[in-house]
Amino acid sequence: MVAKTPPKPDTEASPATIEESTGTEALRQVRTETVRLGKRWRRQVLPLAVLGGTHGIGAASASLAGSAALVPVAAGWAGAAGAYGYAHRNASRWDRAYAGLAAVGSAGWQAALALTGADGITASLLWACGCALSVPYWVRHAEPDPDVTAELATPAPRTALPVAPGTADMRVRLWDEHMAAHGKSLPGSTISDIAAFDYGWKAAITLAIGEHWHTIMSARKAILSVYNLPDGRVFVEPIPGASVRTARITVLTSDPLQSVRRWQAPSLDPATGTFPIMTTADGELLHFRFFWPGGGGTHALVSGVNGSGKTKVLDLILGEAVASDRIVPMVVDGGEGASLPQWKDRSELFAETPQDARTVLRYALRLMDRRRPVLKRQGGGSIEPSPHLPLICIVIDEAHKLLMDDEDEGVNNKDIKRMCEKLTQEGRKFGISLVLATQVPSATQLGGSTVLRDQLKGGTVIGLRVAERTSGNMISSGAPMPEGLHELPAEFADGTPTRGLGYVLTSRMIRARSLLLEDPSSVQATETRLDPDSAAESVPTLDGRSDLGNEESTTPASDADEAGDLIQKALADGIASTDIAGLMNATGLTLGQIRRAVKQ
Ligand SMILES: Nc1ncnc2c1ncn2[C@@H]1O[C@H](COP(=O)(O)OP(=O)(O)OP(=O)(O)O)[C@@H](O)[C@H]1O
Repeated sequence: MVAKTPPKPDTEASPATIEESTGTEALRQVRTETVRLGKRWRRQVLPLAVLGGTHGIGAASASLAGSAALVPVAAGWAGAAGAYGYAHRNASRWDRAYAGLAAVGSAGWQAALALTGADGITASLLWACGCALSVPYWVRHAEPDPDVTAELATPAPRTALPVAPGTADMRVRLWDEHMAAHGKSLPGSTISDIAAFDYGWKAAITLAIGEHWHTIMSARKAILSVYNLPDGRVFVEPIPGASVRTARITVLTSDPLQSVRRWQAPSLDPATGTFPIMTTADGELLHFRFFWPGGGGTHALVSGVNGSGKTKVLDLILGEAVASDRIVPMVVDGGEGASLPQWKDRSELFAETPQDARTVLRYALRLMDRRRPVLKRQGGGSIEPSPHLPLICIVIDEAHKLLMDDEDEGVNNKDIKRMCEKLTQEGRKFGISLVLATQVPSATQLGGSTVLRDQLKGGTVIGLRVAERTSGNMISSGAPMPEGLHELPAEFADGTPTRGLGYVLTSRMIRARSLLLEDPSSVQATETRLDPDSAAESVPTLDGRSDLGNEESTTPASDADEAGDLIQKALADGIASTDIAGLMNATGLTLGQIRRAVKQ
């Protein structure tokens, strides 16, 4: 193997060349140092430069004869006037006065030197007076400019992202400087696709690698501050199907939800099973679902404090239901007939008391059984609501009163809870849906039933304003909420109440407000009959008795009869008479009811 020898340089540097290059290097260093010092001390040197210039102009003029002597002075005066003009535009009042004095002084000395010659007493006086006039300037600029040589040699990390060429949009500049810059809330992020709409604008945000769009949620307060907006005007949502590093922000420059939007006419779409119930802050409509085409009925929960507008939301649901040719509404008014009185004569059944509520729920359970053969005939699946086989929609206002026990009052509502659980678990495919209204969207208000909570979350969940932060809030989908329901304001900026304001549990986590159906009696009802199988079940009569319905203490004879019927059916379905738990599940009755019915 032959070892490679490094190639010799073509020419060896001679000592003379080395000396020459060392001298050039020294000169270069002196020049660099002079420039550096000049830059650093330029303010302090300025008065001396002005004095030197004045002296030079005077000397030049004195050395010329005739009219040529006027040329340097004229140029000098023009220079003095220009310097003053510059100072006038860029300086404060006192600095302007000072610059004016210096300009006039310089022009005067130029003329004096031109006339008397630029040496001797006149020149000495120029320098003496000039230095005296410069003292205040030197005092003021005693500090040299900071030495940034080192920083310039190694550039500091960028503090602001460059603005895209040709981007005149202030929103982009603000984002780049105050959100995306190094050390700000979302460093390295970009804003794009800005599009205006009537009440503000939307944009796409792309975060730096390693970030998730949830971090934009936590930066909402900073965004409000950067764009100088009041609270509640920025919403962040993921872009469906796009990377987790991207999100869409909606920025409201005015609040469209402040103005009431009225319900116009029934608009249930049989092809989708939905109708518009709320309008979002960016003008989109959010829908309530009665049923899934091909998937049976869906359940719903509407929650909000007193006065938040939840009964009005129920009015909308009932309005669409009575106007539809494929929905039969039944109402349980937990407000003892005072919450939804307009629907008394326009719904199939209207319960005002807990006892009547039980009767309605039991009737619904029996209808479920009546519809079993229908499903068998159609070969399984689920009932598709139609004018011949309508959806049975049971709306329960103030449901928490009927679902929660009250030990102090000796009220045991477990049977109601069990019947509701059964209806939500099994009613879907039989075309039976339950719409519950509570004050807080939590399992506690559903009688502690996690079954009800889980089943209702599969349908439409509407959360209006609540008074307190709640644990187990059902208005959450895994993504962070823009704000808690307890954080919703009670009033808009103009002082009007925010009734109907809230969120719908959908992929759109943005504030919305329910449409307002002012006069429920104005809704034109469509007569809808139950299917023949369901119609074979006798419709119970509701007597409106107002006892609190503690089932364990009182069970009227008619209820015992009904309980007996239910038990007979369960036994016929193959449940053993000794299987008490099975009987309770199948009938929705309490242990006491079963005992009493069996005794009778
Ligand atoms: N979307 C809305 N837009 C404008 N006003 C509304 C809206 N919803 C409700 N309101 C107004 O708020 C009032 C109270 O609404 P609603 O009766 O539905 O409240 P609530 O939550 O059911 O209270 P409560 O439980 O005390 O009955 C209504 O009379 C109506 O005037």
